Amino acid sequence: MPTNSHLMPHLKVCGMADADSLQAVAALQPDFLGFIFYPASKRYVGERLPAAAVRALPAAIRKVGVFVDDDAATVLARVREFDLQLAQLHGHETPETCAAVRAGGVPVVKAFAVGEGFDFAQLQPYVGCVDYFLFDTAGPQPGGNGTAFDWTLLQDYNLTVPYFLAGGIGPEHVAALRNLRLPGLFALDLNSRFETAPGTKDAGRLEAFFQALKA
Ligand SMILES: O=C(O)c1ccccc1N[C@@H]1O[C@H](COP(=O)(O)O)[C@@H](O)[C@H]1O
Repeated sequence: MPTNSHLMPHLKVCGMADADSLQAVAALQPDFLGFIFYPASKRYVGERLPAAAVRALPAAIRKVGVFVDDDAATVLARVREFDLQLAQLHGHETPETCAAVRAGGVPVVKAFAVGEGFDFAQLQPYVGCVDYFLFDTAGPQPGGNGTAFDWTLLQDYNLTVPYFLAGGIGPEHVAALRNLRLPGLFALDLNSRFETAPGTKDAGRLEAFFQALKA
């Protein structure tokens, strides 16, 4: 069982789709920035964000592409175009698809939608095919639903794969997150609760959150 659950988790800001707020958020030096390549998302990178703006980000910030049910070739093409360091697979991708992306040289974050009765046994076939899990809240959309799940469901997590905690994390969660001790927790994933509009992040709110977490 992972033992470093007392350390400050890494921070990922996801759903960047606006050039101005991208620069402001990058200045906060999060560990990861996420870009959504799912055309049905309100945060779809699409024409909003040129690849050059993403490629020009500081190397210390790892860039994550978020995909929903794309094949490995499509994912890898975007990875090359945008110079992404990780692929977050946020749909119903199989272990084989995850392994194919990984075989292309890209670490994989495999997302799962957590609801009541979540069956942790479904994670087992992915062990060895992914680098991280990501636990998001089940909802009507594949991601970005803006609601949190019951994090105590992760108290008995006992796999060796570290994970991102996602789903509706917002400013009101600072106290709970500061006291959170979850085995395997690697990073916090912030998205729709820190926006002024879909894809446009509120750098001020993020900065206050980062400072409060680290205080
Ligand atoms: O944000 C989206 O629109 C989105 C669409 C499709 C797949 C993933 C998406 N976002 C991911 O959803 C989680 C949780 O976001 P929220 O905090 O509930 O808004 C996060 O990992 C995003 O990467």
